[in-house]
Amino acid sequence: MSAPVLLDVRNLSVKFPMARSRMGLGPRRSLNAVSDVSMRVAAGETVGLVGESGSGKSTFGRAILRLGELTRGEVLLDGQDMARARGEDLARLRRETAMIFQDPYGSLNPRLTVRQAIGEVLHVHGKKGAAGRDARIVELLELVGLDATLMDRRPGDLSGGQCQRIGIARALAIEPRLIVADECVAALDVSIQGQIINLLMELGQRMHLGMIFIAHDLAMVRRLCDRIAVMYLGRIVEEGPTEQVFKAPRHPYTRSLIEAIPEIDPARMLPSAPLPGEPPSPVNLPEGCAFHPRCPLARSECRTAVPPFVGGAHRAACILAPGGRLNEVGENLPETTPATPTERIETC
Ligand SMILES: Nc1ncnc2c1ncn2[C@@H]1O[C@H](COP(=O)(O)OP(=O)(O)OP(=O)(O)O)[C@@H](O)[C@H]1O
Repeated sequence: MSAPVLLDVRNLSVKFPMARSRMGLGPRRSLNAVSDVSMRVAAGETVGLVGESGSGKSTFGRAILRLGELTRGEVLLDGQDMARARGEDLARLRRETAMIFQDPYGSLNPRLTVRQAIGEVLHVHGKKGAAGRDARIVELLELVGLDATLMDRRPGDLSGGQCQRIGIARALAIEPRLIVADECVAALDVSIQGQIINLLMELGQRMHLGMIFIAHDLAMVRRLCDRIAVMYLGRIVEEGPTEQVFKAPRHPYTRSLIEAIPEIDPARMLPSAPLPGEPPSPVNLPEGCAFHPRCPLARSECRTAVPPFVGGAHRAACILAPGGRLNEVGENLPETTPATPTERIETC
């Protein structure tokens, strides 16, 4: 990452307290939705955040924008800690960030026209006086590939793709520097998904936005994102430049996610068998590596020690990954870059 760091998240954890049992006995437990996650995003960079449902992606995205609580950690936006900001400082930092949501209809108020929906964001953030507001709304509509004829329409009169473009226009209205897009195309038709992804790629580059793109669709992440972070049970287990991670995944969990993508190649039209079993409960995290109960390569060490997150720009939290490797007598091997995932897995 050569561009300056825009977002620097350090050791972020989010725990949700659980209700006590009826008897009120025993210690109060909590659900570990996000555990000790660090992530950097540069201006103009798009980072894909992937993982199974419930792995903590949305909780992470909401916490860094202060749309949800966080338990511990720092969220530095241009060096200023959003996690601890209050009052006017927090309001100012919030104006630098925006979220694009999954449900294009649900994220818009059905009673408001397009003019009102975008105008209210401009008003709340003091971006334009009433006089210049309409002109700015038209500019924003054009930016997202729509035109002024939609100004007085309501969400019910628009297609899903148009609503999502309005959602993006609302996000851009505050001129943010960082956007978190949470499954923002998942509810759209496949043909429209591509258009919205192209739009995000173009806007990200043109406006030099930092972007975290939360998604289940790895093929889409591969197309859009410069880097990818893979989350499992609240932790990042692998992170690196997108092509490196796709071509040579270092964590068995990432490998299973990649192998589950259907290929265009007719011989591989069907994805390989999905990962067996369910993730363990985030209330009772397993000892050692949280992935070990499902990992085909797990060894006895994996049941006891949390693997270090190692490997430089492409890193993974697995004792079998480069830098975290163990040889037969349990000693760490020097870091090497495997040629292919198959070679790596087989030699581990
Ligand atoms: N407000 C809350 N209170 C209690 N638990 C919560 C709350 N929000 C999320 N969780 C739990 O936190 C964990 C992480 O959820 P989260 O929605 O962040 O995962 P996700 O990876 O975004 O999933 P998905 O891809 O399905 O959106 C889950 O176990 C979820 O049930």
